[in-house]
Amino acid sequence: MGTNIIDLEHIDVTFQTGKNETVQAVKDVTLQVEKGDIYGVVGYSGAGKSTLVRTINLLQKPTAGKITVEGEVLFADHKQQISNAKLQEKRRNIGMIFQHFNLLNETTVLDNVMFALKHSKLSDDEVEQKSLKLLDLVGLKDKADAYPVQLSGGEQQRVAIARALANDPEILISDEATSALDPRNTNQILDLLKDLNEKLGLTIILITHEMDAVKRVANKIAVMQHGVIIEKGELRQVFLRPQQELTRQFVGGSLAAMDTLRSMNLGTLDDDEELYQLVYSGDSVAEPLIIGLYRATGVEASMIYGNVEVLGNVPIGMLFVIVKGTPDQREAAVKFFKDRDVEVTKIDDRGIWHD
Ligand SMILES: Nc1ncnc2c1ncn2[C@@H]1O[C@H](COP(=O)(O)OP(=O)(O)OP(=O)(O)O)[C@@H](O)[C@H]1O
Repeated sequence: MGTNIIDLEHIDVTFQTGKNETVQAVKDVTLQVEKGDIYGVVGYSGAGKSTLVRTINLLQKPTAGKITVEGEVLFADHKQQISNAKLQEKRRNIGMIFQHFNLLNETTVLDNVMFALKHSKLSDDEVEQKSLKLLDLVGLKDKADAYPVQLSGGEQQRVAIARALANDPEILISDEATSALDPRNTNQILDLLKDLNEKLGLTIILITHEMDAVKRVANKIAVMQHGVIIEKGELRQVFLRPQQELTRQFVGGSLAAMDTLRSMNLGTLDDDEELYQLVYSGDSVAEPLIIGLYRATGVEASMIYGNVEVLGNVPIGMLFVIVKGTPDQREAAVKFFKDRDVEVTKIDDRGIWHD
């Protein structure tokens, strides 16, 4: 377990919604977050994302399961395992930001941040200095005396981030924090989160229904549907080889690819044809790969879908090709691609990826 900063094991959350009615919002979810991760949790509204993530600091008590944060068991055997005072302390180590910034509108930006330090042992002067530093960190030093209503949505979210960081948390939970922002502000806030992740080593849980947000900053992703995590792992892996239909919907490029493949009626591949997904770093280019293959081996490959995705800052090319030839020729083609650092995955006629 070593480096896991958050360990959720077999978490269930059931709500009593009527006399004999319950809703199981989270079902048997197991999720490990490592220190320094930006873990994207995606899914449609009502999938259970917020409920799940609120169990991390026990704002939501699970019905069953075990929760360990920074090596300390917070919840197990259906009950809280630490004192309320200890839990209070833990919660300070887990900052949260939301879609609605929840700022105090009657007080200044600086006061909003200072408010989060009202229980700290720092002197008034130190509290003010620290708050100014936090505002500087989020790029709002010159707005300390402004009131929230005088700021744009993106700026208000920055104040909320400064406030969330006031107690030097190791973990930040972002629950749809960019959902109310326009695309430009969204990207700026995401970049700020990434920056804080790199500068402070902050571990971030990013709840969102926007795949673009996850693509931009996350290194891992979990996809939730009806209370269940249906797919999770390294972003690149999930992104390039989505196993579940819903995941394919979220990672648009792959959905387009699958639609193309279906429309080509894969069931009718000839006996001497095989379908491959090729994944390559952005600076190689699709066309020379195919032409190069033909020149070097005489084997023909037809390209049926191609796309370049940017994950983090890294462009990644994705290509679906049908290779036609004898088994030896197809093997030679795979070798040709692999020799050029291209990841090659065979796809069967059901659209299933095989390594
Ligand atoms: N306090 C509650 N009492 C009863 N049902 C609840 C409660 N909180 C959440 N639910 C239900 O649990 C399910 C999951 O809700 P949750 O808010 O976790 O989903 P979500 O994926 O975060 O969606 P959203 O982005 O819309 O918040 C929904 O069916 C919701 O109606």
